[in-house]
Amino acid sequence: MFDLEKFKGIIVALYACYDEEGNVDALRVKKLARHYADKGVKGLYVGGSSGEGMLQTAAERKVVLEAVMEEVGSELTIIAHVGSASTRESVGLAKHAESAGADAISAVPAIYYRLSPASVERHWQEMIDSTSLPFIIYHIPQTTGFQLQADLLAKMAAQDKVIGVKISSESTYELQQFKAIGGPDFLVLNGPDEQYLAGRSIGADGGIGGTYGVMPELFLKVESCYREGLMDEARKWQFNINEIIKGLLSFPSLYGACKAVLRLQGVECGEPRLPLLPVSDADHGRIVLLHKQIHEYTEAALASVKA
Ligand SMILES: CC(=O)N[C@@H]([C@@H](O)[C@H](O)[C@H](O)CO)[C@@H](O)CC(=O)C(=O)O
Repeated sequence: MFDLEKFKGIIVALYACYDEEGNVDALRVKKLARHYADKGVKGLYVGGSSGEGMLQTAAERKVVLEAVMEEVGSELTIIAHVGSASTRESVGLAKHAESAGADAISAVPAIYYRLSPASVERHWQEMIDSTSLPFIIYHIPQTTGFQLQADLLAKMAAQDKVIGVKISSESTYELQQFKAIGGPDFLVLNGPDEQYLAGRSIGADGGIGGTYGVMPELFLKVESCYREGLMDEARKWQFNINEIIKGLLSFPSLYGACKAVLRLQGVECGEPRLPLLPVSDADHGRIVLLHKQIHEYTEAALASVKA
């Protein structure tokens, strides 16, 4: 029913872009989206965790998606994360995503209230029924508190429109089990970037990640090595990636650190929205070092393609 191939590969979870006053900046969104299109990634995941969708109003989220669609909608696979605290708002965002031309919608379980599986099912179902787009479940229990169980996943996966799950929990066993439940025609997309290769090796069809955004070439390199069966080589690049991620995670906010690195790479996204913290002046030197390290690994990855 749907072309699943276009969801397989490296999909960057797009960072939020703000101006100096902290307002959503559509021009910066476009420049960031263009930056990734030019790097050759498969697609963008818009308005998720890295996209700070939960910190933005519905109107702002629509502006972001429209900017992305305008700039790269005809070149990349665009997945719109439409989850929010209420089903009503999520359905409104889902309908907007369809009218904007997104390739798929995706959503976390509703946040804040501790919800029963029946409630989460209804929440997702309302979104699924509101458009003709395919739907990708976003499983991220460490932030939502909702642990997706096998029976609900099986029920959801049985629907044609539910094409996959983005799994950000850190268990590759769970990833493999989800794939087994969904079957070969059900996408499982790796969430923990530190485990991209492990996820691929155990059944993931690709990945959606936030840290891809500061080093897309390295993830593209792991992916191409994996596809060519060069596992030692793939592992080497994944280990380099993990050194960078360890550095990024040592800052008070991962997204603040990623945006500070991107700034040094020549792409301005502004600061993350509070309560997510920007990088302090005292920490700037560590960002410079990380940027240098990413640059060196990226140059090496690009050189090894040419060699
Ligand atoms: C918990 C979390 O934020 N996970 C991230 C990863 O990209 C994560 O930042 C990375 O693996 C570093 O830990 C993604 O799975 C989330 C994501 O893709 C998103 O921005 O929606």
